[in-house]
Amino acid sequence: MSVLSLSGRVKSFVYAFAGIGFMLRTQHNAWLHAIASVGVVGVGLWLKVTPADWRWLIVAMAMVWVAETFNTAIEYVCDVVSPGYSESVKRAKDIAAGAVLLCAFAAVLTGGFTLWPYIRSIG
Ligand SMILES: Nc1ncnc2c1ncn2[C@@H]1O[C@H](COP(=O)(O)OP(=O)(O)OP(=O)(O)O)[C@@H](O)[C@H]1O
Repeated sequence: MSVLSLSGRVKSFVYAFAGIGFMLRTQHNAWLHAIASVGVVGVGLWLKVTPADWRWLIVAMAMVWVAETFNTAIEYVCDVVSPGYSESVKRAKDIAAGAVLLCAFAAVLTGGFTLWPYIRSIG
């Protein structure tokens, strides 16, 4: 039976941050998400978005990041399972990429509906 240890938990965080760091360094889509996230945070600060509306923006950004993280993990597992061409790997990778796309569409809509009242009040 494993014992809950502080050093074990710290290691888990270190590995998790290493995974995020690796994704940020290697995945071009993650760079796009980073640019979009910085843009949303900048616009949110500029428009003085309320804490209640920040919740929507944070959820919208987080779901894209989470989808991209799982997509990257699935790609790596697929490449080990089947380094050569495989119809199932193609399906798995395409579907995982589709999940990122769905989240990105939903995030654009969520962000748009959240920020639109602020943008309208300027004009
Ligand atoms: N082993 C394979 N067998 C069949 N098709 C594959 C295989 N590897 C990749 N593909 C096809 O190529 C596409 C791109 O796969 P790749 O692993 O290069 O991901 P990527 O370009 O990094 O994707 P993403 O844009 O999601 O980051 C997949 O969506 C799939 O259609």
